[in-house]
Formats: sequence, C-alpha cells, structure tokens
Amino acid sequence: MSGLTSGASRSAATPLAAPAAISLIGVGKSYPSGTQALDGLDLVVRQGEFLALLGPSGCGKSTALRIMAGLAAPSSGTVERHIGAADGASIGFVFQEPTLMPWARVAANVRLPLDLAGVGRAEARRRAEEMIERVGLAGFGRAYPRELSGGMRMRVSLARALVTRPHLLLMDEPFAALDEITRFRLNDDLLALRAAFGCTIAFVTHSTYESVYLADRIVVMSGRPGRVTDEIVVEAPGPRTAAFRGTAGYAEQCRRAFAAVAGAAAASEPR
Ligand SMILES: Nc1ncnc2c1ncn2[C@@H]1O[C@H](COP(=O)(O)OP(=O)(O)OP(=O)(O)O)[C@@H](O)[C@H]1O
Repeated sequence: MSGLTSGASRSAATPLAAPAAISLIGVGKSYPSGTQALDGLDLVVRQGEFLALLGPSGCGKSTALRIMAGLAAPSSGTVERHIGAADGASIGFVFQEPTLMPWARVAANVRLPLDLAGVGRAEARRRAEEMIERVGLAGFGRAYPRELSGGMRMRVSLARALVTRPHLLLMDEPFAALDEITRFRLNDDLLALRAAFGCTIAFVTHSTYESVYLADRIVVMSGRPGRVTDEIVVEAPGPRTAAFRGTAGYAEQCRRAFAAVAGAAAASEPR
C-alpha cells in the first residue's frame, strides 16, 4: 500500500490519564417511538486514545456515537466537547456503509467536506488527492464508487472522514461487512493512519477480536437502555501486527472481552 506502514505500535504515551476529548455525563436518549436507547450513560473518550465500544446488539452504541458527533441530541444529561464545536471539521464520522455519492468520482467524494467548508478549489483538490494516496488508493481518484471493491469503498469513506484532519474520528462498525483478510488489512492501515495523524478514535464493533487488536481501551455497554458495565485496558507489549494476534496475551484479552459482552447480554435478556 502506498503511503502506509503496517503494524503501527501502540503509542508509548497511550493517554489513559489524558484529558477528555469528549464526555457524556448521565446521558439518556429516548426516541419518539418510546424506545429508551440510553439511560445514565457516563462515557469519556480521552484525547489521543483509541476507544472501542462493545455491547449487545441494540444497546445504544450507535446512538452514543451519534450523540458524540452532534448528529442526535440527548434527551437528558450533558455532552462536553473539548475538541471544538461539533461542526464537522473537528469530528469525522465513518458509517458501516461507505455512504458515497454514486454519481461522483472518488476525488469528488473525498473532497466533499472541504467543498462544504468553503475551502478553495485548488487547495481542496490537493488535500483530497493527498488523502486518497494516504489511504492506499493512489490512481483511483477518477474512478466511480461502483468500480471499486467494498474494501476500497470503505477506504474512500475513511479518506473523506480524514480529509479535514479531524481531532476525533467516530467509526460505527466500519469493517463489519468486509471479508476477514480485507478487514485485517484495514485494521492495520487504520492504526497506521492513526499513528500518522494522531487523532482520537471512538470505534463501535461487534468483534471482540477487532476491539482487542485496535483499541487502547474497551468499554462494554449493557443491553438497552445502554450504560457502561465494564472496561478493559488493552495491553500490547509491541507493535500490533499479525504476531500480536498470535500471542497468549491477545487470546486472553479476547476471552476477557467476550466474557464481558456475554455477561452484559445475559444481564439484559428478557426474564
Ligand atoms: N431513529 C431511531 N428511532 C427509533 N428507535 C431507534 C432509532 N435509532 C435507534 N433506535 C433504537 O434504539 C436502540 C439502540 O439502537 P442503536 O442502533 O443505538 O444500538 P446499537 O448498539 O448500535 O445496535 P447494533 O449493535 O445492533 O448496531 C435500538 O432498540 C434501536 O431500535
């Protein structure tokens, strides 16, 4: 891949005690349908960390992410942002579906946030082209989304989210629909991009394996209405590479993460 080095190390200064980038304090969310998705959620994403959110289906992980992004308002509680306003420039969002404009070429898709922010045409083109290269898609700027594989479309989505150089990147099961080899590659490339740009990441996944591979810290949420039930600080002595996946430490942490999610799911099953 051009522009990427695989197997980025865990930052030596993984900031477990770093100041908050964003705090949800006692956040509740009820939808007009009457569904209470969140209740009293206390969650801090620290500056510079890679936080994974794990929890049973429907526990409100996406809702929490959307509230962080400012895409949904909490029904109760407080959101404190220490990274600037939720104006789309300081926060990038990657959804499970790449959500690209099918009629526009890759370059135009990646450029979109810059166009919306009123960045000049030449500057926007230059920055988009650079980001396309950084995500490993050099030479594909003139392609249409339909001409790309699922993994490549997700790379476009990642480039679009990163093109504004956001302080906080929010990712909602971005690799869930991809085959395992592509997913592993994107995991490594995401770590390399994170090392290059130093952004804070909050990442929703259903995969305990993925969460342990990527995250500095895993927060486990209970079933609906969601709140935090567990936290795992991931220990990775060296670089996160295929070798890390083969270690006893990795297996043990996956087991712990799985047990925490299974416990959260069991506790929330209808009785
Ligand atoms: N716009 C909406 N209107 C009504 N209910 C919603 C809306 N969005 C989410 N919900 C409900 O809120 C609850 C939490 O949904 P959410 O998508 O946040 O959970 P999740 O943990 O991300 O789920 P999954 O892991 O299955 O993606 C679910 O019961 C869902 O049906």
